[in-house]
Amino acid sequence: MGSEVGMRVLITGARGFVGPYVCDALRNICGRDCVVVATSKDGGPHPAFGQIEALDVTDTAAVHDAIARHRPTHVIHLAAVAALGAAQADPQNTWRIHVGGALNVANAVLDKAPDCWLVHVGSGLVYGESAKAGRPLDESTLLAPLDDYAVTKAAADLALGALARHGLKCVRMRPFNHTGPGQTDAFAVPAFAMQIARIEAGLAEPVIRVGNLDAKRDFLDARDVANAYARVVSSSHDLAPNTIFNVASGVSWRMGDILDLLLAQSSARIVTEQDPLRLRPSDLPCIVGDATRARTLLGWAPEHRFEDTLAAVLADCRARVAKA
Ligand SMILES: Nc1nc2c(ncn2[C@@H]2O[C@H](COP(=O)(O)OP(=O)(O)O[C@H]3O[C@H](CO)[C@@H](O)[C@H](O)[C@@H]3O)[C@@H](O)[C@H]2O)c(=O)[nH]1
Repeated sequence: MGSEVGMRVLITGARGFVGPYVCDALRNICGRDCVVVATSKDGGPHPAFGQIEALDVTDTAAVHDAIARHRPTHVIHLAAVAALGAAQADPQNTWRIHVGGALNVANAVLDKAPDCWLVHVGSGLVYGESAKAGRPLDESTLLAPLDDYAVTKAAADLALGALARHGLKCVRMRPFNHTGPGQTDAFAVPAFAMQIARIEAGLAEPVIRVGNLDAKRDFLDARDVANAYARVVSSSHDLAPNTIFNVASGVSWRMGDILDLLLAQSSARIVTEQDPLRLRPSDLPCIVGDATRARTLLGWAPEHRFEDTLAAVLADCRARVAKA
């Protein structure tokens, strides 16, 4: 895939789970000439990036200043409240970060670096209730988000779509579920794996507490999701501004089957127990994405077997428990 010369990619929210995967994907896909400017709310040293610059996306002046100073060719906007529970716990903060943050970045780009591409990382959850129709969700599916997380992600996505009509060169990504080593146990896969690791280490009774195991979700390895973002950066010159891309496998995994695959990798005898606190008021029964557009326009396809990803998450959780 041909890449643009002299790319400078500014990443917001780089300290989050996906940040280091995006860094690797940019190096692999866009080449060593691609300069990465990693930013996150608190900044500081980081194993993947060396140093991260402090940038709070809700601080309008700071965002304008960062875009003016770095004059990026691309921004990958990862900064978000990633876990649904945290988003739900403080909706006002979630609106401020998801919508206020995205608008700050978009307006700064329009003002200070109008040729810069803004890659917005939204969510496959923006389709919400439309998933009940039972068909794979493509980019033309009606947005019908159900909770504060998904509503604010949809609002930001739509706001940037409107700004594209005023010249913003944005690409709106809608990733479905993804996991990998480094994800916190606020998410289902590491929540299961971390409990197994703690039980194996004798740190917890042999009972694993879970939420809705009947939910079916479209899962990818975080590396495959990061590859899609990097491919957007490397091929932006061929893309129409305001293109929307789902990032999905097209395969839906029952959460209970994911748990069984993890448990099969452990010799510990573990009992499963439902924890009412882990159940959600609105949990869609089945979500499957259609990423035909990303496959066609970006030449993207998932490269990692999900079973291998699960094994890697469990190994990571075991290592984290051993280190603690
Ligand atoms: N977190 C969690 N979820 C559980 C558990 N047990 C079952 N689940 C179910 O497992 C499914 C996946 O939950 P999460 O891993 O927490 O992910 P998510 O809420 O679906 O959101 C993820 O995917 C979105 C895109 O589809 C992302 O936008 C979002 O940031 C996140 O990565 C949900 O149906 C949830 O109810 C548990 O113990 N913990």
